[in-house]
Amino acid sequence: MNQDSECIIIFDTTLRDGEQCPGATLNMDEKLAIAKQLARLGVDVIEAGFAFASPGDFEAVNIIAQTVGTVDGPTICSLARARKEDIKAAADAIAPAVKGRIHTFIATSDIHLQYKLQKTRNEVIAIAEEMVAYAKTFTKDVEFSPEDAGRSDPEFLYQILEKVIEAGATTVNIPDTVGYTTPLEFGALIKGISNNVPNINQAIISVHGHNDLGLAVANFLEAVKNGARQLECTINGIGERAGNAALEELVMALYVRKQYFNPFLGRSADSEKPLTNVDTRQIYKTSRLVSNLTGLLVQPNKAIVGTNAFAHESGIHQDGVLKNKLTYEIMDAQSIGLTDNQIVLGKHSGRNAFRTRLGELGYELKDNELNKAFVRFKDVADKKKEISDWDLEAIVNDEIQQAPDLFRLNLVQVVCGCNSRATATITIYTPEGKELTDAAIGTGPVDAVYKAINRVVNVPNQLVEFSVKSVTAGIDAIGEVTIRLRYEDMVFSGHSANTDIIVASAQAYINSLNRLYSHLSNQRKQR
Ligand SMILES: CC(=O)SCCNC(=O)CCNC(=O)[C@H](O)C(C)(C)COP(=O)(O)OP(=O)(O)OC[C@H]1O[C@@H](n2cnc3c(N)ncnc32)[C@H](O)[C@@H]1OP(=O)(O)O
Ligand SMILES: CC(C)C(=O)C(=O)O
Repeated sequence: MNQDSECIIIFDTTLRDGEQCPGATLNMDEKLAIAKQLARLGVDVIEAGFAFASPGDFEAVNIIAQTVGTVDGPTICSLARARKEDIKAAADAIAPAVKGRIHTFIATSDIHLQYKLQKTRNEVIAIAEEMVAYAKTFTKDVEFSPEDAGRSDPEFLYQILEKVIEAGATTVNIPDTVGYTTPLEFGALIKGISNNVPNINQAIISVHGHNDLGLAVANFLEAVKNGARQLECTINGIGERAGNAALEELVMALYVRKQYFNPFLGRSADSEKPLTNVDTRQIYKTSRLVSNLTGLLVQPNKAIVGTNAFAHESGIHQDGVLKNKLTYEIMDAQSIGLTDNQIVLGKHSGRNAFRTRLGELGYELKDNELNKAFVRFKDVADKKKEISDWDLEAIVNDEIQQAPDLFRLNLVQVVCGCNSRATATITIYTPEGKELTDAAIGTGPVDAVYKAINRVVNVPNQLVEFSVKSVTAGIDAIGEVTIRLRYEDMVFSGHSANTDIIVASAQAYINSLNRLYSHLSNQRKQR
């Protein structure tokens, strides 16, 4: 075999098979950005496109070959049917790459021969041999795929593979084109090829597979155990129909279960040598780039790169992870380039996670305070899917650190609507017990109320967040207003709930101003 037989070659086909996914069309700049990131990720081969398919595809393969196919860069490959015009286009497109590969294919299953190609087995063998030899006139690196190998007669596969290797194919790729095989069948197919193709040691066995039954990655791992040394895959598993085997899943399976796979690659089980050249810390970034540029969203529960892949929401798991990550994590979030795992606070969370997050936000609560706040937290979590840090601050402030009652709202009244200027009148009792009334106009009723309050309270501040949401359902829902004010480098929050959102807005603002006012009074006393 002409490679380090103890290492797995990662062949990325995001830009070819991945782009065959409906709706995933990428422009030239986007393809180049992905190719550069794939090079940073450390894939060995980039299948940059199908040069004959269109002038745009030709140009993309060609520019990627020029830009990314450098001495230290990956091999740049173009797909080509077993036709001279396709192979010539592929050869021209990859020519600028230091390492260029032509990947030619022709189907071998009876159903494809009969209906699609309308050719006999002997005719297909002859075409394959001739086209591999033709490709070989352009580059020494030629890959051949018997399309739909998963449904092909293995005896026919042995024959055609022997012939194409004789003609110069350096990689023979076995595609489960329609995602039909099961892991043990696919493993047996690879083993059969290893044992029955006489000159197989002159080529690398590769696999390519689709996810029609969700088995592509499992099939590939079985293939590795039986002699496959190149895996064709895509970022986020995108590709034709249900997609291809996902690169991130394969690479991380080989990374996390290295000791399990080592012996199948002829290594001792405890060998520390990586099984692939991929820099796993680039995986998350690459996944985001591909998702953003193709517009294909990654499902939240997707292995490795889904937003929930390193998130824990339930109390028992959170408690375990906070005590030792290994209780519920088989890999570190940092190993794929995330900063850390995520403890998501929601209705299934427990006290340990709640206390820990509050601690991170700077709140040290006594046990009785924590219990009180925890009851309120569960109550809010029943109504909201996820609890943010600001919710937590509001809960603690409301339950534990009651806003000092300095300014008190007595009256708020607004006039607003179409063709009128929003006007607010407010009456407030000052900390000294004086009753003050003032009015202001604003861009809307809340703005007018806040301006009127500012005229009375006169504490400079910057409003950094105003949010209103309904806690209960229906037209008479309770509106919950949360605001945050900045004064110098400090933030003061205020929270209030009322069926009248203007009243809730005014009260939330007064609550936050009271916190700020109290802070300023304390500062004055300390001087
Ligand atoms: C399993 C895979 O993913 S294979 C890759 C699939 N990707 C693509 O098809 C994307 C790019 N394809 C294209 O742009 C176009 O299909 C082209 C430019 C390649 C060909 O377009 P057209 O000339 O209009 O042919 P069309 O797509 O309608 O039909 C395919 C032809 O190729 C033949 N063909 C299919 N596979 C092969 C092959 N591997 N080798 C030789 N001929 C083949 C078919 O029998 C058919 O021939 P026919 O026209 O004589 O009946
Ligand atoms: C061209 C081959 C490798 C392919 O994409 C498939 O069979 O799915």
